[in-house]
Amino acid sequence: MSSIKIECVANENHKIGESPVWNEKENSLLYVDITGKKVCKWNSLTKQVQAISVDAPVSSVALRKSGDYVITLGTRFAALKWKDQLVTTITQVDKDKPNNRFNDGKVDPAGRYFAGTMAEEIRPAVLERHQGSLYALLADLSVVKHFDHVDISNGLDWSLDHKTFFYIDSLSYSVDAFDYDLQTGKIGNRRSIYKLEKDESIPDGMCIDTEGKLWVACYDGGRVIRLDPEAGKRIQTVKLPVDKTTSCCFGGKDYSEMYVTSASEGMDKDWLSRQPQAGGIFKITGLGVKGIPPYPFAG
Ligand SMILES: O=C(O)[C@H](O)[C@@H](O)[C@H](O)[C@H](O)CO
Ligand SMILES: [Zn+2]
Repeated sequence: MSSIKIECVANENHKIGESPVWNEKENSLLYVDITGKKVCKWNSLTKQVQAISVDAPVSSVALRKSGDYVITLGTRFAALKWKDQLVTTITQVDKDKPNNRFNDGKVDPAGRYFAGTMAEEIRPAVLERHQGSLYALLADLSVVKHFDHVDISNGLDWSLDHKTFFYIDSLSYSVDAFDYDLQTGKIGNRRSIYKLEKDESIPDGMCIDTEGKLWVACYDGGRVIRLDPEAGKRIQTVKLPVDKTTSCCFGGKDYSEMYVTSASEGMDKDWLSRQPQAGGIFKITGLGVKGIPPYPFAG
């Protein structure tokens, strides 16, 4: 029997921690603080966080085949050279929507960087509806738009056989699946595989494990839930000591640890004093299941 342990490894009180991604070569967890406008790196050996400040909300970070990182910054896809602290724009989307920004993003098994947009929030989960779209940045640095009418583009991942794309538009309170063609990067046949229950609140970031099950961070739900996408059922709940759990990924030795990001934005003084670790990064061990390495962007 495994016994689950949860530890706050970086009590940084981020505004909106998001997009955790394990960098095996550096024994580090990369993530962003969206409205804190920072890309962060937590070193698992030194336990220190390094941060690079950027000029706009930064909503996701991904590894790059050529080394370094790609990020979604405002409505831009951009390259980040960590050592030089240098950010260069690759391309921009939603040029006709000045109130939009990117939100969550992840690289597909063929190296395409998928990321979606949303209108800027007035407060958590309150925003102009249907303003977002889902995009993919291809290796040749061109951009494809997959669909629009998104409220809050969020968690995404691919099935282990690469034939299904999983996606969350938060305000639908649903985890959706699409058929996926890895050769072309095309998606189709959208359907809901799980509707969140009331106490699970809002579905946010998501990742897959080596058994093909999905882990979804529940914003305002203070938990990650494990879903069986075939059965359309929740099979496990892991509660965390903060309400605003935003995203999750596997990392550490053999990807046997889970890392969970969280937010503190939108919490009042009283709420914050009850949850002093809000905005921290959490490590969960003893889950008894592993994850898979992140795919690097091919461009
Ligand atoms: O973390 C994100 O993905 C968004 O940027 C957040 O703002 C929350 O998801 C949202 O507030 C909950 O609906
Ligand atoms: Zn999110």
